[in-house]
Amino acid sequence: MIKTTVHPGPAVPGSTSSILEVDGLTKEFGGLTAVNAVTMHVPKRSIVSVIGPNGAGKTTFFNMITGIYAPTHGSIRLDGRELVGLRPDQVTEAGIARTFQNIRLFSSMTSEENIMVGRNARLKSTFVDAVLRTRRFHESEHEAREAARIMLDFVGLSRWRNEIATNLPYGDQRKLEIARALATTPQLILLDEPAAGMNPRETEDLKALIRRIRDELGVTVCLIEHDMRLVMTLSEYITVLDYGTKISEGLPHQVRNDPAVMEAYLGRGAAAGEYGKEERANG
Ligand SMILES: Nc1ncnc2c1ncn2[C@@H]1O[C@H](COP(=O)(O)OP(=O)(O)OP(=O)(O)O)[C@@H](O)[C@H]1O
Repeated sequence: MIKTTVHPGPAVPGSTSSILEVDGLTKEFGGLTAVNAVTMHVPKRSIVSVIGPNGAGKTTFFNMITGIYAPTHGSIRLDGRELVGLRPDQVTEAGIARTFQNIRLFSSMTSEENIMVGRNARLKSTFVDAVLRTRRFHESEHEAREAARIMLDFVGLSRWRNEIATNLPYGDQRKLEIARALATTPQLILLDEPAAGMNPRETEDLKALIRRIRDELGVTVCLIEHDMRLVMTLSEYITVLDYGTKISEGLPHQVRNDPAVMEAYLGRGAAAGEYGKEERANG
């Protein structure tokens, strides 16, 4: 039986207030409780991670925050504003952007066009403007193109601007997705397994990029990640889910040494291997 003791865990040093407050969040699918009364407060301008073995409920948790799934219970507040009940596009408009576990780029579009699509969430022109090619449409398009250029430059992909997105190297496609999410000018970005499939050099690049997103853009970052080395070296605060329940939270060294976390991982096949690697890497 997995122990479910949760220690409160200290706040991230220097943090004053939360950008995201999730309280008692629950999602039931028929008889299965995928996420069970999870509470998590994310300090402004922090980098935090949600980890847990396969099937722990991490993606379902992100799907509720971004309006894809309606929670069965609980509340989600961004800067004090309740988000439950909003559609995904309204959540984006409110200031939360995300990337997905599997790359979701438009394969017939260039890198720049993929980012412009992301930017659409912020555009003021309407469908009618687009059809009639009004001045407002041209201004919006110009603004979207400019935003795309800035974001491509920020993530280091300017050279791929006019290249079909799916022709980019794998690691760059992942960065392009992040650029597209950032083009919606979020306060908080949720990254679902951003390092999945990356080689060690691409993962190091990603780590540097995530730090710059927080340091230079002031955007709070919350990631789901299975790469324990990345999680432990990048996160300021970690929440651990298992079978939908929060089993631990705290600073990286606290979580790493929590017997409940070790038990959750070591009780599972593949994920236990990942956790073991990190343990060995840290002596
Ligand atoms: N739409 C759905 N309908 C029914 N069950 C679902 C649905 N989405 C997820 N689940 C179930 O909810 C549980 C949590 O799944 P979820 O994908 O959130 O886990 P996860 O922690 O993201 O896993 P992984 O690390 O493998 O991506 C699993 O048992 C899954 O089968």
